[in-house]
Amino acid sequence: MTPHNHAKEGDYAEAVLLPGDPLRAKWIAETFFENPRLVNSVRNCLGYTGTWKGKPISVQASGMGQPSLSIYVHELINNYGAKTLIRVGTCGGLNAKVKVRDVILAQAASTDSSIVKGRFGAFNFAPIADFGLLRSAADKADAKGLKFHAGNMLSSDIFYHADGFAGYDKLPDHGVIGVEMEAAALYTLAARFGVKALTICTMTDCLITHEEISADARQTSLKDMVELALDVAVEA
Ligand SMILES: O=P(O)(O)O[C@H]1O[C@H](CO)[C@@H](O)[C@H]1O
Ligand SMILES: O=c1cc[nH]c(=O)[nH]1
Repeated sequence: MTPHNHAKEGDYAEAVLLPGDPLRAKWIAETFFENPRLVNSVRNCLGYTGTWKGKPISVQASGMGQPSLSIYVHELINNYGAKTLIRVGTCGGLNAKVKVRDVILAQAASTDSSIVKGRFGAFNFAPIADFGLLRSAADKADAKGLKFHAGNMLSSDIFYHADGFAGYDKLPDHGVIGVEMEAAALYTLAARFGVKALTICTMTDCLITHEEISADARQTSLKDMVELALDVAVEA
């Protein structure tokens, strides 16, 4: 047990999905898992374990932002033996070719976060997805006929940029296609502890056109992404 998680040793599967939203964790467990059981509810940051297609799987909400995700992921790896961590998130769109409801596989994650930048001194560390998970997700998405984009994600500590789209500066011009708030810390922790990680996001609001999915409709529009992540996770 930890200050943030009252699950017991063995309560989590080695493969864990990581939505930001605790209610998304509940929805994933209740909608997709066979025999889901609640393993953590500290701070209402819900975690569940069950099976998917007969194989063990867990889901744990990460909360919003890199400090919050870092706590849950650090403990999942070091206290609960997690080996494969797949974030299933929402993101904003920074490139006109990415349409609302499209899936983004975050091949890499740029960041403004001192959590990542502060660790490497003179160096700019490049947080990247596990190649095996990325390849598996791309192959499975193709097989399902799911429209996806693989590329560079921004993990920002800032949701409301004072300068709006201009706040992303030169990143869109350098191929950064989406913005969320956790992938870079997830990839950095996975690298540090030698486990596998991938971030898959559904684009829910385009920062160029301002088209968006309403908060109510977001959950159901995430179904394809969640099924893809589950298929990748249990085969890893
Ligand atoms: O929908 P989730 O997974 O929470 O992800 C995105 O949504 C939150 C911001 O609204 C941030 O956590 C961001 O990364
Ligand atoms: O972090 C996020 C998530 C969704 N949409 C955004 O604009 N930013």
